[in-house]
Amino acid sequence: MSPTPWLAPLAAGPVRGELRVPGSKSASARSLLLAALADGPSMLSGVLASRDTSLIRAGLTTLGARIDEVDDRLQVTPAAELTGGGRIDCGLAGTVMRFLPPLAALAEQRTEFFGDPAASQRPMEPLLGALAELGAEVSQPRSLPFSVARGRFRGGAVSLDASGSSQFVSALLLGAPRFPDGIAVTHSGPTLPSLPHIQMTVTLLTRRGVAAVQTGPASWQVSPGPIAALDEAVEPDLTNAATLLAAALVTGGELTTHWPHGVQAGEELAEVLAAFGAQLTLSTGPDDTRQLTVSGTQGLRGADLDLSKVSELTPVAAALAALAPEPSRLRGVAHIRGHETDRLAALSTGLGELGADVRQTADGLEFRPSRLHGGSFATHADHRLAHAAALVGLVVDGVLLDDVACTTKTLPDFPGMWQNLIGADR
Ligand SMILES: O=C(O)C1=C[C@@H](OP(=O)(O)O)[C@@H](O)[C@H](O)C1
Ligand SMILES: C=C(OP(=O)(O)O)C(=O)O
Repeated sequence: MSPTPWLAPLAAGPVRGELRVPGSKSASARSLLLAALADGPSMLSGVLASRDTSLIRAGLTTLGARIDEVDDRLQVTPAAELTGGGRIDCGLAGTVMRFLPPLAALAEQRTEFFGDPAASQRPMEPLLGALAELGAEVSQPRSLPFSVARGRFRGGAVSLDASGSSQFVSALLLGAPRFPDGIAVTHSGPTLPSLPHIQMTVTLLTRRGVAAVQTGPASWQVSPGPIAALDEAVEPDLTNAATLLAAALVTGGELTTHWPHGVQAGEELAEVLAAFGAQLTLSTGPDDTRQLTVSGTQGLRGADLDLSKVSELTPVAAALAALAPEPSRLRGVAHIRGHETDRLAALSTGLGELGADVRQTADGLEFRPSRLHGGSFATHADHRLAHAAALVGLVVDGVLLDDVACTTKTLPDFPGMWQNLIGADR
């Protein structure tokens, strides 16, 4: 994918209106994977069409599932036995590089995994080490590229350090109903980020009739057994929704969107916007649908936040902190140094070059009020870095991103959505 420079549009005034966002990246990945392992075909609607979800679709097909587009839905037909035997492109997607290797450990043939250059920097060792300990043949456990074959793999009891990513735990739980011995996994490290994502995994497994339970503060168990075929609707992506809603806060406007009470950390995501000064109104409409309205008319303020449960939103929170007229502290997100890029370093440098007074801490960022100015912003191929720069660019003239194409990772047309949202003409 070639980089596409982009001058972030300046908002002509307060951003107002209603917005719709496509399906959740995380729920789409889980629904596709569980449907591909189920005991019959499933029809999925609302699946996100983006780079990460295209890659997981392709990966599941390599492993033996069949995925057909039927109008605007996807029919997923599982393979009776996973075949594997091909090469899986993980791009820069954590959900692909973590969720698919346990399925490769069930497949008939050895499967190779590769990805973007930056993907080799993302942590893999705890997961690959656990698969090897459970009997799978892993070419090398450190990072992409690697290959996985079944060997003597049956699942079972394992302990791993998931302080680098909750996805290590989710990955083992998602494949586990098909492991002959299921899984009992215990996290043994210092901190465990993104707990709501593990809860999402357990909820979506349970919805398909799997016995998945949390057995302790940091341990989970999934029994072997069938995964029920199920027609499912994927809910809208609330992390991306929160990013777009932040435009109302930055410009003193008001935006409303669908805010389902579902499998995502909706409350925690909304609280981040509230901490920075947004007024939130949740209302229930016809058919019990919930709408969230975010108003920025009271202005931005500084915030002191532990973002460990919603670390995906750190770049957006950092943009708000950089623009706020009071100091801010973002904590609990040391592990995002291993996200698409070292997000703490990239945010500190990138926002610093736009005039922010920002410094890195061991597990976050600290900001003091300063006056921002235009300039170049390096996205490091990271969609959420691009979101952060776009937010700053709403109110700071001349923010030039080196690349906006990276936003296709989780949104099919971020520049178009952004332009529509703010009604700007450049
Ligand atoms: O399971 C998932 O779908 C995700 C879990 C989280 O990963 P980390 O625990 O690595 O933060 C999150 O940040 C990522 O975007 C998606
Ligand atoms: C960390 C993220 O993605 P991934 O699923 O690739 O880990 C993210 O989307 O912010």
